[in-house]
Parts: sequence; C-alpha cells; structure tokens
Amino acid sequence: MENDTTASCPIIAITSGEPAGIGPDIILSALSEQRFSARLVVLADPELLKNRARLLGLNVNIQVLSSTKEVGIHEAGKVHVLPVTLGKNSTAGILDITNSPYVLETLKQAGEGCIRGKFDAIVTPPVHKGILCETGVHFSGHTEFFQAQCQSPHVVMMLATDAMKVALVTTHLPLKDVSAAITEESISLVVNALHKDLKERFGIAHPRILVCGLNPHAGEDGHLGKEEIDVIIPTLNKLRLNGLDLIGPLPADTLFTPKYLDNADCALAMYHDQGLPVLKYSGFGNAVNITLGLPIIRTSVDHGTAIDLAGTGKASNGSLKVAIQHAINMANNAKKFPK
Ligand SMILES: NC(=O)C1=CN([C@@H]2O[C@H](COP(=O)(O)OP(=O)(O)OC[C@H]3O[C@@H](n4cnc5c(N)ncnc54)[C@H](O)[C@@H]3O)[C@@H](O)[C@H]2O)C=CC1
Ligand SMILES: NCC(=O)COP(=O)(O)O
Repeated sequence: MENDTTASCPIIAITSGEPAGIGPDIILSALSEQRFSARLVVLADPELLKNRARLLGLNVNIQVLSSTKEVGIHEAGKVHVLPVTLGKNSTAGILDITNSPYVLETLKQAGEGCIRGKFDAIVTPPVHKGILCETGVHFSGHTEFFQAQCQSPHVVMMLATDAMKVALVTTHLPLKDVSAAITEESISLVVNALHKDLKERFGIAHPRILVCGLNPHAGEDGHLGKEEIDVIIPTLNKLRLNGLDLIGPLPADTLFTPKYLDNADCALAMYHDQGLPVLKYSGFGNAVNITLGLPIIRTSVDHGTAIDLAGTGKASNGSLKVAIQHAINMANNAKKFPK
C-alpha cells in the first residue's frame, strides 16, 4: 500500500538556483516547514545545502541519493538531493562566475529528466541572469532556456496569484525591440497556447482573456501609436472567428481594475513590465511563475536572487511553496488526464 502511494506521487525536481542567492535558503526552509504530497528531489551540491543550513541554523536532514528510485514521499525536515557539483564553494551574497556552469547544469539535468519522464515537473528557484551571461552564453531566462531545450515553437510566461493571472506576449526583450515583436504571428501563438493551457491545465472551460494594448490609451484611435490598429485589433478579430473569448485591446492602465479583472480569467500584457508590476503589487511573495506551451511542467518563484538576503534568514519562502504546490497539482492533473 505504501509503495502504491509512493508510486502515485509525482516526482518534482527542484533546482538550486543561483548558489550565492536565496535559492538554497528558501529550499531548506520551505522543505523543513511543510510536508508536500510528492517525491521532491533537489538538484544541487549537497555541501552547498549543508553549509547554508548551518549558516541559517536550520536542522535539516539532507540525504544524498544516486537515483530517483530512492526518493520517498516528502517529510518536513528531510531534503533528498541528486548531487551536481559546484565549480567552487559558494559564499552567500557573493556572485562567482565559476559557478555559472553549475547553475546551467542543474537546469539541463532537470529539463532532460523531465523530457525523459524521470521527473514529472520542474520547480526553479531564481538564477542570476547577468552572471550566467558573463560566461558568454546568452541566458535571458528559464523560460527561453526550457523552450530551447524542449524545442518548443512558442512558450508563454504566466504569473498567477489567487486573485489574478497575467501572461505576456513578449518575455525578456529590451523595450526598444518590443514593438517589432508584436506581430500577428506572435500574438496568435501566445493567445492560442494560453487558451489551450487555461483549459487543459487549469480546467477553465471557456477562458476569457483580457488583452492589453501596447500604447498609452491603447493607441487613442491611432493618435498615440498604430500597433493596435495595424496589428493587434485585426489579429484578435481573426482569433475570435475561432471562438476565442478575447476582450480588448484595452488600455493597460484601466484593464488592471476590478471591473475587468473580476470578469475574466487572465490578462495578457504586451511586455514584461506592463503586466508584472501589477501582479507583483497584488501578490509579491505568494505568486507562481508558470511556463505554458512546454511539453513539460515548469513552475518558478515570483522573485529574483535577492543577493542582499542570502544567508540572513530573512528571505520569504512563500512563493517557492506556492510554486511547488502548483507543480504537484499540475503533475497530478497530467496523470489523471494524459494527453
Ligand atoms: N525566476 C528567476 O530566475 C528570476 C530571476 N531574477 C533575477 O534575479 C536577479 C535580481 O533581480 P532583482 O530585480 O534585484 O529582484 P529580486 O526579486 O531579487 O529583489 C528585489 C527586492 O525584493 C526583495 N526580495 C526578493 N525576493 C525576496 C524574498 N523571497 N523574500 C523577501 N524579500 C525578497 C529583495 O531583497 C530586493 O529588495 C536578476 O539577475 C534577475 O534577472 C529575477 C526574477 C525571477
Ligand atoms: N520576471 C520574471 C522572470 O524574469 C523570470 O523569468 P524566468 O527565469 O522564469 O524565465
């Protein structure tokens, strides 16, 4: 019976994130404080976790495994680790380029394990994009990393709190490049992927999506920008012919008000800083970041590496707990309704 229960629990891979950031701290505290109904395995250097637990004064039982077959159902205070070796001992709060290959290796192993069915989902604590880029690789985010690894034609970044969901047409793009990236193709791919996953992964039978304009006042009839008239409105009209329930484009400053949000399932922003500040204002510390459109399940936290808090015990683990729980729920749903 115990074995049946164990086998039916999803295996969730948790990467360590940037070793000098708060990733190790929040993994240790979250897995100590709460029991999750899943087999959790952390891809990390065991010494990093042991050192950080000592620094934080956390009494955690860190068990190093050689295979996922050894992972039992999570118990509060126990951390199962599949070892990945750091380039160099990491000091909390001090970024070191020597450890960038380690960070990328944890992501690579997590993605490969998920693609091969060894893991049911990945949860990623934050990485520091800058220190990864300094090795010469272009790393703009986990979203794009897993998109490339899974060879997915298009993915969608969506952040969610209990109160709202916000998805993005463009992800980590310099602002000067956003307008050119708002095309019929990009909007259609994102809207279709979002609609599909809201139905299949979130059980929303008829998703209603609010769509932001790009310009102030959604272009004010073309007087404050033409992207709405030239691209966004015609594309939404075509998508509506397929039965999609799309409201907009609405001016982003009024879309994010209860009148609209209370009557829709998700808001779609045109770019990162149009949508995410609102979401973070409403629920920073308790939101989840989910990559839609991948063949695998990936969730993440709503915050960055918070280098200033690493090793201090002041980092909140709220978002990581929400990200782990979402990954478990999505993995259980995927088992119930295999594609
Ligand atoms: N999922 C990921 O991998 C993400 C990575 N990042 C990366 O993180 C790095 C730092 O980014 P910042 O813009 O400084 O954002 P940040 O989220 O690391 O820090 C912003 C502020 O929030 C505080 N904060 C962040 N997380 C907290 C937590 N769990 N508990 C309490 N306070 C918290 C920090 O102390 C700081 O004052 C960048 O390299 C960025 O690219 C940012 C967002 C997500
Ligand atoms: N603001 C969210 C963010 O930057 C996280 O990006 P990703 O690493 O999840 O792609």
